[in-house]
Amino acid sequence: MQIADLGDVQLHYRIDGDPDGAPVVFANSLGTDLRLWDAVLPLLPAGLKLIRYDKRGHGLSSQPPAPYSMGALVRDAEALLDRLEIRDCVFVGLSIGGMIAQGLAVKRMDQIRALVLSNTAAKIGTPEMWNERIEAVRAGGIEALADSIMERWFSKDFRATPELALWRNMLVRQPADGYAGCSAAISGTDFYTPTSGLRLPTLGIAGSEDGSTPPDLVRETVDLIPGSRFELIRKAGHLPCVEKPAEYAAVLTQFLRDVGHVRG
Ligand SMILES: O=C(O)CCC(=O)CC(=O)O
Repeated sequence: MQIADLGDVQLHYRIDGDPDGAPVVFANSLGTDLRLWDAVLPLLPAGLKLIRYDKRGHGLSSQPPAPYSMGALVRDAEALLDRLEIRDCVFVGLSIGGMIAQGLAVKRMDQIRALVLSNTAAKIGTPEMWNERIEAVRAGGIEALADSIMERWFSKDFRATPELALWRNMLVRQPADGYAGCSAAISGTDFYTPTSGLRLPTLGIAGSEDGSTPPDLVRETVDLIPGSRFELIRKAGHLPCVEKPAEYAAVLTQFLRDVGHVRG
């Protein structure tokens, strides 16, 4: 367990794999911590330096008062990568993590050589929808939203397994301020124009049963970037890295090979 003190925020991060390997950075979704990637990382090829972190207000990172801006979330990622002297990484961002990825790619091309936009979009939902969610969390805590969130996060089959309880626990144990703060950041974000200007290898990943960022929405964003490719993971919801880790690792590994991040 490691912590980076970035001034107004302390970020919990973890590095696995080869310390001298080609860097791959993972940014997770709203209401999850860095354990989101636990099942995928061991399935990736050797020779990679695998960096993941808890964004502000989530996991073991500090929790500045809400609301947060997307600019602050992008700055946090930028400062963490600078602190760790990461250049030319492949940045894998899921949902709000994918928004952070888009913002960082626009700002710091030296840090990112290729993007994976997983279950994300240039714009997610509407300000009205996010305001309702923020008010619901303020009134009743994350618990008030948890059952409907599980329906968007996971396919019907997965929701019938005992593992669902673990992910529900992860969600409801995130700080309410962190959840509301990041919801405000998503609400204020529309990356359509900046993302249209990106020119770097990009892979989009969607889940066929994603109730938060359906496949067409992910595809629309990924298609803004010329030459990008798109992979659909079947029988998975918003978190295919949890539901279908082997399929997720396979499409990610193929992309890492295609962009020359792993050999062989
Ligand atoms: O997962 C995210 O980072 C934001 C998208 C979302 O709304 C997830 C959910 O449906 O709860």
